[in-house]
Amino acid sequence: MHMMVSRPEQWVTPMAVAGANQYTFHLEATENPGALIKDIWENGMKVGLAIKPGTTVEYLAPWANQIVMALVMTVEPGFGGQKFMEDMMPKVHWLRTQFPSLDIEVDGGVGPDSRPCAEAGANMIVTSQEVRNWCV
Ligand SMILES: O=C(CO)[C@@H](O)[C@H](O)COP(=O)(O)O
Repeated sequence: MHMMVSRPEQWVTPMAVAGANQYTFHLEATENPGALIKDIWENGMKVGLAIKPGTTVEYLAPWANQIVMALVMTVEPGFGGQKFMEDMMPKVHWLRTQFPSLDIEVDGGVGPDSRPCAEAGANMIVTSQEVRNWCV
């Protein structure tokens, strides 16, 4: 589950009860990432950590060994159909270099040519508008 929400702490138990096996939250949405990561693991879920375009990877790095996935937002959170921010790829590359075994996801504006994401080191993508475009 990618929890693009404020106060992500309040949804950990409900999501675990509902059967979620991974809980991804936004680093910017909590004042105590360490406690939240611990709580998610203790509720039987894996942990993903997302950062918005304005957040540097250095803020994520201290938590990288406690999570299974880093999510680099390539649009501002809010809605689909926005333009892919290719200037986020250095973050992906840096994370891949520093944490070779980490899943790295990019989310937002990813089109049919996802090579920049793969070349930077991402191994997971989220895309919606482009898929809808292919279906019509
Ligand atoms: O939720 C968000 C952004 O808020 C992302 O998941 C995007 O909605 C992905 O959609 P596209 O950018 O591929 O249309």
